[in-house]
Amino acid sequence: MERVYIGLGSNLAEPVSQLRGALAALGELPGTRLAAVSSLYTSDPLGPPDQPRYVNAVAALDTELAPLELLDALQAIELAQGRVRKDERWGPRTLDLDILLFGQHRLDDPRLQVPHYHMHARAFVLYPLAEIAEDLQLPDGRPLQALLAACPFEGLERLPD
Ligand SMILES: CC1(C)Nc2nc(N)[nH]c(=O)c2N=C1O
Repeated sequence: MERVYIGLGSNLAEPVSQLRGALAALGELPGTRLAAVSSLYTSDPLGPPDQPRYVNAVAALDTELAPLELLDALQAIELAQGRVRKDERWGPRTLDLDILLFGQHRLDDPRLQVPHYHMHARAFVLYPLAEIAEDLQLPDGRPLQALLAACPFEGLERLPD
């Protein structure tokens, strides 16, 4: 079993429902247990500003799936919930499921880089992640708390449960 952290994001088609549906689907994956889920957070879009605010969360999974098997399963959930893969780069999306961390592994496959390349400076990833894994140390040895200290919370809003 590996402990995996998944970043969830949506800013189209009822984002809160998109994330709730995705969390239910994650819990149904073969050989996988949904171990923890952060609160939902809203934030302005990073990137092109002319799109709706995002809703983000982070989930912890314990899974027997191999990294690329998990990636395929996540992409199937995105498609099932209406994501159109031609999404413009950094444009709005119905559902994004990103593998942030896969145990302490570092992966550099054309389809999958882990740790997620952008996670280190994104408040909408770091704060929900810290909520469910406050003592986490990244594969490169950096404590999550050090990344948080360098990444202001500003603009992030925690939704009530
Ligand atoms: C377009 C881009 C970079 N901006 C985002 N901005 C926010 N706030 N949240 C996201 O999940 C998100 N995802 C993206 O892919």
